[in-house]
Amino acid sequence: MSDILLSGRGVTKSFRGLTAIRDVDFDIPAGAIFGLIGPNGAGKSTLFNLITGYYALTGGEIRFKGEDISGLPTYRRNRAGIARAFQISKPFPALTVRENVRVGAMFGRPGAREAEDVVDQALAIAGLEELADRTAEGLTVGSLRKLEVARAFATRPSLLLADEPCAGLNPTETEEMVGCLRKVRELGTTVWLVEHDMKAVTSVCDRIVVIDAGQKIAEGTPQQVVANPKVIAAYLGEPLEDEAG
Ligand SMILES: Nc1ncnc2c1ncn2[C@@H]1O[C@H](COP(=O)(O)OP(=O)(O)OP(=O)(O)O)[C@@H](O)[C@H]1O
Repeated sequence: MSDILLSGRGVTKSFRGLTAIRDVDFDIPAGAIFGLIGPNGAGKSTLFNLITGYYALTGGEIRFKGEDISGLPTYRRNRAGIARAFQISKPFPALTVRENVRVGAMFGRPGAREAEDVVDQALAIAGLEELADRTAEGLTVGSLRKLEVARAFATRPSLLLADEPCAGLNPTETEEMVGCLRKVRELGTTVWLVEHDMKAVTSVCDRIVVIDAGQKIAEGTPQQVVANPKVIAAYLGEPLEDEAG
């Protein structure tokens, strides 16, 4: 886990008068599952938007696989191996689950057969095989989340950025999602997730970055982070018992 896949130095983003991300450094090792937590408005989505290139940096630098990607457009970062699973999945409603995943798999991939293998793998890790031939229209929130991760995974990224994959899921679905993210990592994709469900994030992550008001206030193992007084004051509100175990 010592190879650094993604790093940021002095990452800064201002929107007119508001500095949403200020001078943030991070190093995400290849093979890790990292978390990104912080209160509402802390800048988590903005940081992910800077990594994917949806927003341009105001200052600092982002490197991926050793290369400075700060100036690259989103599609080039995508082709380099950065995928994002959004909180609100917007599948093609009239297409089946399999066809939606295939759209991800065909991205930049010349061979249809190779793409189909990836589709099968993505459906399996997300536990969507039984729903593969159903249209995406009318899927439950839990299944839509899985579809979003499967679609992103099917692009065969080196890094998957996941936006609140457990939001709105019941405990069983949350456990399934945690299992799905672990499988994504086992298959060689590094994961960085924003998540408010502390039980999920502490159970799945190797390390967690904490931001508040645009600044990094802590980073460490789940146990270190939940015991950190700054994190308790800014975000958790009270010490978590049993959550990091
Ligand atoms: N396009 C934009 N223009 C102006 N301000 C923005 C823009 N995007 C984000 N912001 C501001 O930047 C700050 C950080 O917002 P961001 O959405 O990144 O926080 P967050 O940590 O993802 O919050 P949440 O947990 O609620 O999703 C907020 O004050 C927000 O209003």
